[in-house]
Amino acid sequence: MLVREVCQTYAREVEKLGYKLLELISLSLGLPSNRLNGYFEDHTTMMRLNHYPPCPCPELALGVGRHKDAGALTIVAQDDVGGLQVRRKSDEVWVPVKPTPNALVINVGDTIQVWSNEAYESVEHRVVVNSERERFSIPVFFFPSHYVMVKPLEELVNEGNPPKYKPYNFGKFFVARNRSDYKKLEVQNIQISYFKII
Ligand SMILES: O=C(O)CCC(=O)C(=O)O
Ligand SMILES: [Fe+2]
Repeated sequence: MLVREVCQTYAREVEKLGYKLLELISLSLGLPSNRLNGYFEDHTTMMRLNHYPPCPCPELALGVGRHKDAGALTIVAQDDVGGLQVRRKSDEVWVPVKPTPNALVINVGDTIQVWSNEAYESVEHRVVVNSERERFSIPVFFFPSHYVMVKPLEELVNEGNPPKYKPYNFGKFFVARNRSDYKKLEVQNIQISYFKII
């Protein structure tokens, strides 16, 4: 089987899981299960194959610098090496996401934070490296259509819970985020907080 075929088969299965999770998230917000599907008609989902080679000085380098994922959900398959960490909000400590055999890691991204008007939060994360073992991971970034204007869902906002974000174009936001991520500079990359109202 060609690598392309394996990747396509995997991506299609993860896509189904992505829709399933979106349905559950919609229901958890008190919305019809298909409420979010329309935003994914021309979805721009992508899959990445990450290889983190062993690093002679792991304390001086990061595999992936701290960031939040811009899309709706990220579905990550990782091997047993470990290195992914999430930042706990209460004390800002980096907590390792321990590899669990045959389990996927699901990240809520910025888009769901905005749609849900912060009922869900996008988690900040990073990847550390080690000097012993190489690591592989396969994230699938479940992204809406590029033309979608992302904003808190109308059904979820009211006088008591006004929208916390101004609408923004997903495609433009993603391009700006990606450009700044890869600079790896000590500057903050574009954040949804730029669109924050309150
Ligand atoms: O390698 C991982 O476990 C996650 C990588 C990641 O956060 C990303 O590519 O956005
Ligand atoms: Fe990420």
